[in-house]
Amino acid sequence: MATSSKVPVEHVKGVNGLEKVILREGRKCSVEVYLYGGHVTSWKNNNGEELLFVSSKAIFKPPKAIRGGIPICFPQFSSHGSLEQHGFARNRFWSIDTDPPPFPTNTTYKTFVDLILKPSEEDIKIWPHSYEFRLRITLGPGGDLMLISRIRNTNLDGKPFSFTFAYHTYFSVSDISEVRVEGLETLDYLDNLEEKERFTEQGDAITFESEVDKIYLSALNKIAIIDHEKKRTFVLRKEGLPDAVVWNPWDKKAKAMADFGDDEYKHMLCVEAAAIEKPITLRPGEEWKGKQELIVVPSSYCSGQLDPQRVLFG
Ligand SMILES: O=P(O)(O)OC[C@H]1O[C@@H](O)[C@H](O)[C@@H](O)[C@@H]1O
Repeated sequence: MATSSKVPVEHVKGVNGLEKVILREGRKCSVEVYLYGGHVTSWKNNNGEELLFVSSKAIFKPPKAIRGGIPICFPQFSSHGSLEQHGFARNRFWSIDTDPPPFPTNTTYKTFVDLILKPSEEDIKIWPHSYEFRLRITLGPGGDLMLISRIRNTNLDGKPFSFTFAYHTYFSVSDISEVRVEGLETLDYLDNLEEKERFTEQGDAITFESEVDKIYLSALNKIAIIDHEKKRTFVLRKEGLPDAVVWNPWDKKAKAMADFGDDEYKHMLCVEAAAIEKPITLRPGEEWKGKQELIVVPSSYCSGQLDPQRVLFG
């Protein structure tokens, strides 16, 4: 079984005594995961540099979701439904899954943690469905971060359920005005700032000079986030997640958020592998799988000589 050769993970207390798990690889690569939200709050490369953004004003206290890292949006993305914004998985306490069902294809990666979320009686009042949500968070030997979600309908009443989903990833960037996103050009998107109206993106890579809140539809499975100043590129690969959200609140919204610093919008960008336009429907006994893999490629690869074809299709 995949878990037999697993590297033991550290269990520690994080902010406000909340339980946290730490995965380590190589010299200084690490990933930190709060059981509150099943929430990745830190991903460091081999130089010990932080790759994810977490606000200095983040409130590590239920029911507020942690501002930054990788919140899990389930069973609803944003306000696309009647539940609370982004659903409730991000502000529930997850458990360590000690005996997860094996994956059909065994991975050789050994540093991972398995979490599980099942509905409480209170949750069933809000969303009347029974499910098992298993989340495996893996840190690869090269420092890549992989999240695999497996959601199973365990309803006993024969009823299917539908949900939308996102890995709400906050990337740490040097300066938002120096950032370019490739892989989303020419796609249709729903603009959350224009009442979800549908538009088509221009042919150029995406750059940032004001608030952005867009859902790109049927995006490629590879998106590059190029940070010119830091001379590094994040590559996001996704499976089972057709859409991609791009969000930066910019100055006015930043000021309106209690758990976000006024100038912090300059140092973050959310790019989120998601399933939004066409909700996922599961019948009892059915399982859905959605994967997001993040790698960071070195400076020489990205400064001006970046070949988008290679990054996106290589
Ligand atoms: O403040 P929240 O609930 O974490 O949401 C932050 C943002 O998350 C993004 O994914 C949404 O597209 C935005 O509309 C939203 O404002």
